[in-house]
Amino acid sequence: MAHPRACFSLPTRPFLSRRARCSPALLQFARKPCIARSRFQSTNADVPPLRPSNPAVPDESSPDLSHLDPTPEDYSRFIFQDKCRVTMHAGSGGHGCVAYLREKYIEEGPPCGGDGGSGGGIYIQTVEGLTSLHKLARRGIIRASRGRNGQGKSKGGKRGDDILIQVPVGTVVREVSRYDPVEEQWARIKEAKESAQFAKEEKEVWGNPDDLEAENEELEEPEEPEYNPIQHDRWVLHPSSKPSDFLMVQFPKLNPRRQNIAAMEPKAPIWLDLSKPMDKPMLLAAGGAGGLGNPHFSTRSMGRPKFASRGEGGMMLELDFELKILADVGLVGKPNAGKSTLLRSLTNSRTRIGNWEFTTLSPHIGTVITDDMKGRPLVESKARRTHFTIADIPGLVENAHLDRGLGLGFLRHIDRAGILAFVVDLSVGNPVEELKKLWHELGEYERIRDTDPDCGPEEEDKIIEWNPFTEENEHDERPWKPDSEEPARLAPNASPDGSLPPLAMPPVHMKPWFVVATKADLENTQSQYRALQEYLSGVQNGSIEHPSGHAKGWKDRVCAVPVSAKQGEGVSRIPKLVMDLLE
Ligand SMILES: Nc1nc2c(ncn2[C@@H]2O[C@H](COP(=O)(O)OP(=O)(O)OP(=O)(O)O)[C@@H](O)[C@H]2O)c(=O)[nH]1
Ligand SMILES: [Mg+2]
Repeated sequence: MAHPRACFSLPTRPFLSRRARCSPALLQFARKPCIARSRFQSTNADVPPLRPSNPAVPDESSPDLSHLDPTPEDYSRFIFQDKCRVTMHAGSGGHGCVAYLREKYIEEGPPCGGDGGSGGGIYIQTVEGLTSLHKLARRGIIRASRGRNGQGKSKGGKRGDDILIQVPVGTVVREVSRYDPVEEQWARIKEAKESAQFAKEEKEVWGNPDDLEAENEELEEPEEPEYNPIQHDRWVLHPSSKPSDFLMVQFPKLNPRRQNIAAMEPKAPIWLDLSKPMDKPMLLAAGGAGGLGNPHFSTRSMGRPKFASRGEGGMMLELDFELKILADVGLVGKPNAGKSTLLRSLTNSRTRIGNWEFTTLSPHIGTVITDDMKGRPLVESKARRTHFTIADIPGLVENAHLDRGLGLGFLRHIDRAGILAFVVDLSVGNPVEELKKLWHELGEYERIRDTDPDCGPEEEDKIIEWNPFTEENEHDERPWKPDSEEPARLAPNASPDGSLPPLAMPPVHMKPWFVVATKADLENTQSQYRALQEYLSGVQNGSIEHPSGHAKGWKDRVCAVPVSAKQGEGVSRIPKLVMDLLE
């Protein structure tokens, strides 16, 4: 069937630069179907691309627009996840070695046990091009490898391998709980000191004054027990040694140790807003320090120690990952408005298209490439961007803010788009009313979101200040349990079941927005478009109230773009418009 002609002229100005348009090599390259750019090349020919009236006679010159009107079965699944919780274990340090030099004519050589290697750390990096957290979510538990033990002849153990986690730009990382063995040991030491101090004070008040002097002396120089019980969790003993060998051994005082790079760890509890691409990975948790070999404990009285220290345990972190920025542009519209078709016409996305409501049930993200892969921009703009992302979000129905339709879940996705592109169908009803209804839903959602006391910015500040081991938290009533099965400490912002408060988002009405008036190829749509244009110029000059109802709502460059996404007409204006708004 022949497609109806556009009932009014649509802008078909190609957005390729003049030089790029004239280069035959580039045109040929641009025709390759693997990148979104090819779409623009094919849909922005100077002649409006209309499909041949007689499909039996293939027209070589007209572009192939079959991808814009596919059968409902012609789509590929887009796996999307915007939230996940992952447990991470930094690697433990390897143990120090107990060894002695053995050479010809040296019967009892000096100690030569090597140090253990430090455990692998966990790093994070934002990467452009990633749009979903599903790969990370699939991993569930991530473990960096352990450092290898030291060996004889002073050979140090190999470092554990680090783990690099790559996340999309716009990810927020929040800590749910942590277990840091080094910190726990320090807490134990501190507790022991405090109880000694307390005992001293108690004796001063209640004790026998005759004994006080002797006791004071005792407390000033806390006497180590003569025969130390061997702390097997701290020491590695020579395999051939017997317990009796250690009866007279004074084990040195060994404080818990960290690797030097641990200073680069973010402050606890972790709260990172990774809104920019990162050149270098950032350390989340350093691995445990390796144990010390027996030469470290050699003294004048004990030249050949039969023990070495164990490596420190690695930190455990339970982190919550959430996408705060879903895409640069979010397509907001009623079901069946033509959002997915628009996404297909702008990008290489293979999202599902069907002539029924709720064809799209989860967000689909497409990338529009705006350079020629050689750093030359195809879209002239001040924003130094080579691409931007568009999210096709499931359709918005009336009373969506009351959890109708697909509910609040996808309103949350709209909240996470930088720019809102309202997709209104010119062929049904009044587009101005449709736009107002969409804004009404967003406004109601924003109101509900902002009255939720849990997502206020004060909550965020409170969390950032928290440090589990500062003086302020001394009165924490949770006692340390050395052998507890669940020793992890919950971050104070997490509720007992481990859930975190929703992220604080910027106001929706302050986001830049524009309208895509779609299905402009259908009959009697011109008058609807004119009414929409009139309404928007009224909003822009302030004579008409902002559709969100907020006087300070964004209205700097409000405009409507008429398109026929199905025929790929008029869509070329959108990249330029978005790039201008991204500035
Ligand atoms: N004539 C015409 N039809 C269009 C145009 N854009 C989309 N359609 C048709 O409108 C119907 C719905 O298109 P979709 O892209 O699936 O709409 P949607 O907004 O993604 O729908 P949901 O996923 O259900 O929210 C399909 O039959 C499309 O072929 C257009 O520009 N012109
Ligand atoms: Mg859709």
